[in-house]
Amino acid sequence: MQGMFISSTGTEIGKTLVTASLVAQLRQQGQQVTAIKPVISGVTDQTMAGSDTAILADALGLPQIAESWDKISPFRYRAPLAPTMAAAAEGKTLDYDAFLAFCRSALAADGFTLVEGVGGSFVPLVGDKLVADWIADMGLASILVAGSYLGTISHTLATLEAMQARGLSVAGLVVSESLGGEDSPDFEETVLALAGLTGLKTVALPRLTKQPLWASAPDLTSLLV
Ligand SMILES: Nc1ncnc2c1ncn2[C@@H]1O[C@H](COP(=O)(O)OP(=O)(O)OP(=O)(O)O)[C@@H](O)[C@H]1O
Ligand SMILES: C[C@H](N)[C@H](N)CCCCCC(=O)O
Ligand SMILES: [Mg+2]
Repeated sequence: MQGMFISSTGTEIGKTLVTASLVAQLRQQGQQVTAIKPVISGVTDQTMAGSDTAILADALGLPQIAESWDKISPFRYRAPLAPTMAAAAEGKTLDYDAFLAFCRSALAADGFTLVEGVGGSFVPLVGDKLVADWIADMGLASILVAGSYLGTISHTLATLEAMQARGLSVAGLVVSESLGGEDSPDFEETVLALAGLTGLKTVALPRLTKQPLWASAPDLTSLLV
């Protein structure tokens, strides 16, 4: 059972791009790889195109059909909210035992399993269960994905400190270049500052433009060792 959790300092930062890029790079290295994003919000079966699930299916070379999406993201909610709120909007709650059983079965598969979180590391899943509790229950180390926007330094240090205070292992940091205006901080300077302040093995993921983005990312697999 080899796996890595992909978490972040918040939502829309770059977890899916990092996860899909790692899938592609591990496949290129001849490795067997599975990727799951077990819980996703903001989707319906009619709006899966372009969703995290669809992007991971694409990187895995799976067809865009419900069978593939169920393998990657069996717990899906319509409202683009934290799972607690998105599930409640449908009169549901996430069945955490079933959720964990699904994740563990994916981890038991041969090869390397990448698990994408939802939003940042302290998003509530059900009741008082947070993504951080999920990571602990999975017994996985994490790659932390941070943005490069003004404010990311505090968000990253706070997320890292809170994860480590819970005994969660953070194997590395990816700084994914955020969209920004002319007053955005310098990307390279931000990467250097975050690497120095966190002490983590750090990879810079510059702003990519060529689709599919996950096919043109720099090597991220150095963070898996
Ligand atoms: N370095 C980058 N280059 C180009 N686009 C990027 C980069 N980083 C993030 N993006 C884009 O920003 C958007 C958000 O990224 P992504 O979907 O990976 O975030 P996320 O952390 O997975 O969000 P969520 O919490 O919803 O799962 C996507 O459209 C993604 O392609
Ligand atoms: C819909 C969005 N893209 C994510 N899937 C859910 C993010 C929940 C964030 C909750 C929060 O931290 O306030
Ligand atoms: Mg995502």
